[in-house]
Amino acid sequence: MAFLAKVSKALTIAGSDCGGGAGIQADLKTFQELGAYGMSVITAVTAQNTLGVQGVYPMEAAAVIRQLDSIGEDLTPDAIKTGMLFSAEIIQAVSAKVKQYGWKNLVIDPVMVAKGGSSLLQQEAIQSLIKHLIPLALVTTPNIPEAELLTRMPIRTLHDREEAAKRIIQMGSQYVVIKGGHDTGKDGIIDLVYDGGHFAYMESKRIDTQHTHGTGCTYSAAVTAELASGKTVDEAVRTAKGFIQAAIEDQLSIGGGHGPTNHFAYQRRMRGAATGPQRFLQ
Ligand SMILES: Nc1ncnc2c1ncn2[C@@H]1O[C@H](COP(=O)(O)OP(=O)(O)O)[C@@H](O)[C@H]1O
Ligand SMILES: Cc1ncc(COP(=O)(O)OP(=O)(O)O)c(N)n1
Repeated sequence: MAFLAKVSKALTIAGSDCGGGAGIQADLKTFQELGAYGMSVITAVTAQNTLGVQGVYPMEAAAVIRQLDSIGEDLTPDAIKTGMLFSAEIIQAVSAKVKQYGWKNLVIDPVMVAKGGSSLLQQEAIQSLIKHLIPLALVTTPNIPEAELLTRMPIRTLHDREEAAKRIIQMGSQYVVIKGGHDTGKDGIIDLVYDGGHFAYMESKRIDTQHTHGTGCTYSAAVTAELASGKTVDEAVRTAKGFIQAAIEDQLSIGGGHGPTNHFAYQRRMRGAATGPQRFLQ
């Protein structure tokens, strides 16, 4: 009899980035690298590359709901992440299906604006995110501008960030990670982790590069893959930090603008750096 291998399953509910650096594509690459079987529900198709976003084409809510049901009727994700959700209608559909199927380990990356400035979430949908989705979250992972919009407070100091983290916990998320990539005033980067009880600070050196397209997607996908395999939130956020650090450090030469991160890097380092796809490019 054939041996059937058990594998952890991770689902991403997000937008497609045809250039492969962010969105669904970044998430699936990250799931694969961290050993999780990846599944996807597509909320929007974007036309984008390393130069910017050229087009945003949201899916009808009915198409998102049908995809969620196809997953729910047959496949049970061990962890789920949301990325670009675009509209209040899609957010409410996702919230209803997460509840209907009893999905656990929900990671919310509250994607709002791409680094080039293109809007990936309608302004009026922010309230919907707060009301319908964040209360279901195990972990919410805003960057600093997203945390400001969620909490309606300016974040300049670490103390401000702690206050914003408290407000996001009050919205119902069990953990929050406020990522520090946008805090450009410092040599180091601090990601703040809060569980409603105590603050933890994950520090790393800031890498001087413009190739950071998709960092937030990749980071939250790594957290999701780790949760899917049974890791605690503390373990998952630490592995994700290592994953994104390696992915930013080992830069790839792709495109003429803000290039993607290197999804191969973490496992390539684990294997001793002697093998892996980059070998063929040197
Ligand atoms: N230049 C950088 N050097 C090192 N780490 C970075 C850099 N930029 C972002 N990161 C890390 O990447 C992750 C995503 O960060 P951030 O840029 O804040 O979010 P987003 O990509 O959602 O805007 C965080 O863990 C952050 O610390
Ligand atoms: C389809 C899609 N989803 C999300 C983003 C934003 O990704 P992020 O990781 O925040 O990185 P930047 O694009 O802002 O560099 C996206 N661009 N496209």
